[in-house]
Formats: sequence, structure tokens, C-alpha cells
Amino acid sequence: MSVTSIVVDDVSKQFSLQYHRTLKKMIMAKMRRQQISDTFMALENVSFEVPQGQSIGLMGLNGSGKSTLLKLISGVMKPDSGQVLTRGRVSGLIATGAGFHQQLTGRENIYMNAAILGMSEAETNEKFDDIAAFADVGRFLDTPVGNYSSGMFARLGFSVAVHVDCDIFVADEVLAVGDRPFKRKCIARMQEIRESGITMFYVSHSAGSVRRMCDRVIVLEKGRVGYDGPVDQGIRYLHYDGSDEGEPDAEEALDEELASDI
Ligand SMILES: Nc1ncnc2c1ncn2[C@@H]1O[C@H](COP(=O)(O)OP(=O)(O)OP(=O)(O)O)[C@@H](O)[C@H]1O
Repeated sequence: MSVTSIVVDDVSKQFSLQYHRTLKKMIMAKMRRQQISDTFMALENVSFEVPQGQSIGLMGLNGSGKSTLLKLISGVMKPDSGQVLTRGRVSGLIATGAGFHQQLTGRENIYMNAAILGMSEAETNEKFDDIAAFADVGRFLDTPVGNYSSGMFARLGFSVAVHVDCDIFVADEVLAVGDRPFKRKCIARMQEIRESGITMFYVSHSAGSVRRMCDRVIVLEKGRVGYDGPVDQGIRYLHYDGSDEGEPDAEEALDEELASDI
């Protein structure tokens, strides 16, 4: 029998939207009896279970709640109601460069980021060369990351995340920033992660990489689960507005090509 890796049970998350940025504007609005804030449901009654080793593609339109759900699974945010249970160590990349310190060098940031992800100094020492080789930022390794390009920043973050021994790997749009050779390397590495029996929770807008890498698709729609099931049907489901039915669009074709030439 398979072991359950992630349980998301009737989870809701609400954010408040502040309409006024300063206290003065807020007081003025209150005096005029205008609304000063509003609440917004980013996730609403979301439930599903993931067996250990399954690879999920989390898809949906911008603002549908994907990143919020990922933050709940990785534990950086708590749900307002319901519960999220995870088994084992969670690693991954939530926002590229999150936890990086601008004034520290790439090398120093690798150590700091690895520590945040739960790696000991000895473990980081052991894996350092692999991490640096994967990030491949060359001589920039010993310069402050504040001077890195956004792609280099992403490479460093991804490189640390994929070298942590974990049971659940979460990744948010990792393939969006890197150049083509790096994307190729990321897909190959994520396939290794998948094959090693680690549960993968992967946010993506690209049908090609989800097809290539996932066993199941969950589609969020305005904070609710709109679809949960096989990959091909999930990708077809995403074309529900009818605007791009039929042939895959150019982006998807490119994406398929990228996924197939790994
Ligand atoms: N801290 C916050 N405070 C207020 N609103 C928030 C906060 N974080 C997210 N939101 C809102 O919650 C909604 C869901 O955001 P989320 O980032 O989870 O969407 P997403 O599906 O990952 O979108 P994208 O595809 O654009 O990355 C959005 O409308 C966003 O503006």
C-alpha cells in the first residue's frame, strides 16, 4: 500500500486587501465612510491527497492561488481553516532568490540558503562543489548576489534546492527564468528527483513540461479545485474558454520541443 505524502484537507486562505497605503488616507477614507479594506479568498475549501512519489502539476490562471497553496505545503504560511499535513522534509523553490542576502556572495548565500532548507554545514560542505557546478555562475560565485542577473539568481536558488535530501520537492515556475541550456538541466534534474521516489509538486503554465514530468494535474480556479485527474485531460481542461482549441499554440509547441529534446 502506498504511503500518503501530502494531505490538504478543506483548506481556506483569506487575504485582506488594503485600499489605502498611508494612515492619513485611511483615516480620511474612514471619515468619508468609504471602505478601507476588503477580504479576499485566495483558497477556498481545497482538498486532495498525494501518495508518496507522485508528481503533481499544479496549473491555473494567474492569481488562481497556486503559489499560495505551495506556500501552505512548504509550511511558510498557515491556512486560516482546514489542515495541511506533509510527511518528511520539504525542499524546493518557492520564489527565486527568496532567503538570499544581496550583500553576501554566491558562496555565502549557498551556505545560508542550505541552512534555511535544513542542511547541516557538513552536508553543505560535502555537496558544495555539486551545487556550485550546477549553478554554474563562474567567477561570480565569490561576488555579492546583488550584482547577479535575474537568471543567475534563479540558478543559484534552484541549485541549492535540488541538492537537499528531501521527501517532497515543491517548485514554482522554475523554468520561467533560466536560459535554454539551464531549463534543460532543470528538467533533467527534476526527472531524476521524480524517479527517485520523491513527491513532486510543480507549478507550471507550460503543458509540455507538465506532460513530461507529472503523473497528475490539479487545476485551481479562483482558489477552488476545478480539475484533479490525469495529465492529458487536465491540459485539455485548461482550454475551457475555447480560445485556443485544436492545435497547441506556439508556446506549447516550443515547450513540447524543449521537453522532447532532453
Ligand atoms: N500576501 C498577500 N496579500 C494579499 N493578497 C495576496 C497575497 N498573496 C497573494 N495574494 C492574492 O491571492 C491571489 C492568489 O495569488 P497566488 O500568487 O497564489 O496566485 P497564482 O495562481 O500563483 O498566480 P500566478 O500564476 O500569477 O503566479 C492573487 O489574487 C493575489 O493577489
